[in-house]
Amino acid sequence: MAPPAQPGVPGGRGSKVPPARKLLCMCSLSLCLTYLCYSLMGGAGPAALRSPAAIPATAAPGAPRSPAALPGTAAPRSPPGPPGSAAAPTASAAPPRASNGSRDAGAWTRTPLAPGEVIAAQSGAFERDPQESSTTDEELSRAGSRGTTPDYGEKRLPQALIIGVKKGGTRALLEAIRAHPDVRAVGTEPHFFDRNYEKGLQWYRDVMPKTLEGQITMEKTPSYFVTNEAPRRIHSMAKDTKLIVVVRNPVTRAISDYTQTLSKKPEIPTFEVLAFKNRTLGLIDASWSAIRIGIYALHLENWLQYFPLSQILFVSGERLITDPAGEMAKVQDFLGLKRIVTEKHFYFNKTKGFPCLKKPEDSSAPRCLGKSKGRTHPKIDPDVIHRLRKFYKPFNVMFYQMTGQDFEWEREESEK
Ligand SMILES: Nc1ncnc2c1ncn2[C@@H]1O[C@H](COP(=O)(O)OS(=O)(=O)O)[C@@H](OP(=O)(O)O)[C@H]1O
Repeated sequence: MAPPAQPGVPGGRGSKVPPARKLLCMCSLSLCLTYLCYSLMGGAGPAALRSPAAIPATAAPGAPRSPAALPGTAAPRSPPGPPGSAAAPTASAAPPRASNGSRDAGAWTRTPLAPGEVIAAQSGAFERDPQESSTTDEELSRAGSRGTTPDYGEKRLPQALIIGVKKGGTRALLEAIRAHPDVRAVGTEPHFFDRNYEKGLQWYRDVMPKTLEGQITMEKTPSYFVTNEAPRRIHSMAKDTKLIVVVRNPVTRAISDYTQTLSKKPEIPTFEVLAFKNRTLGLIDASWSAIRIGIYALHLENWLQYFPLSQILFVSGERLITDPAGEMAKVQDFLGLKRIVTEKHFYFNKTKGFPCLKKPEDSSAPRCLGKSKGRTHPKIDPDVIHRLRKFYKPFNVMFYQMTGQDFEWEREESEK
């Protein structure tokens, strides 16, 4: 399955190299050089801050996209193993944990993490928000049969997934799409394609709610987006799986991520300390997962080797707050659903400071998200914010080129 030609999108069809692709290649090259300089100056070696080209790839021959068509991916790709056999960064590859299951502060803050390893880190003690990602087996078995899901129909594997990004607004999106009568979703995060893959597809199916013919089964696990093996695994489950990524300004996302960690581990160093490898030299520490997750172009490259761009919907986390109905219209169109979730479903809750779903007729329960969403962020040194924005800018530009969408994160900067 070849991806559709996309103007300015790497991987589009055509024998001649389009100008946009050339630009992208040049952009890639300059990013590689920047990376190299960072690595040399930081003295931490290339593993600590790798260029997109140096990130281990998982492309498979016969996968939808030609690796050569992707920016910064000149490196040869390793052939795929049988399903489930790819060399995956595992929990054992992650830095040692303290006996209570958490990393000691020094170890987790400075250890270079590959995307898959980030997941291993995220499953540690500092990621324990029941609503977000600390889904236990027990919770999952309950989740399959509870909630708004009527107990009829069949359990099916999901046809659509919200794959990221962490702190992008994934919960808000899932709850909004669940208001659609033709969607059934599991409330907790199954983490099948990262942590629970060994349990097998039957386990995954059992986690899902029952659906009737024609209803769409969904789940959200934001860590999939940064998991190296996830695209291949999802592709091998069903190559027509629809993928949704909620993206948010990577600087704000990083601060949100840090705020979540801080709420559980108040003793961690400040954001300003963690963000730099060397603050005097202005060297950003991209090995810190809070920063690394926001290099969207890097992670997307991995997905585009398995899925055409047309199968991935990018939702703006910012617009999900300012215009939830507008973003939901796009989501419903993408999923082939009638536009049933509209502005009538939302109201702006002043106390919460966010849009909330209007309560369903048969319930008195408020439908705003819990207090782990919309936490007050600590004040971050404006100079650090400025440096981070500069760091992300080339990656953001590349991401806009790859997706054909401008998320306007740079505009936010110039408006200040
Ligand atoms: N309607 C509504 N209500 C509350 N919060 C909303 C909403 N829409 C988007 N957001 C933003 O979602 C951010 C949390 O993102 P996620 O749900 O993806 O987080 S998580 O990865 O599941 O932990 C969360 O980030 P923080 O504000 O930093 O807490 C919110 O800004």
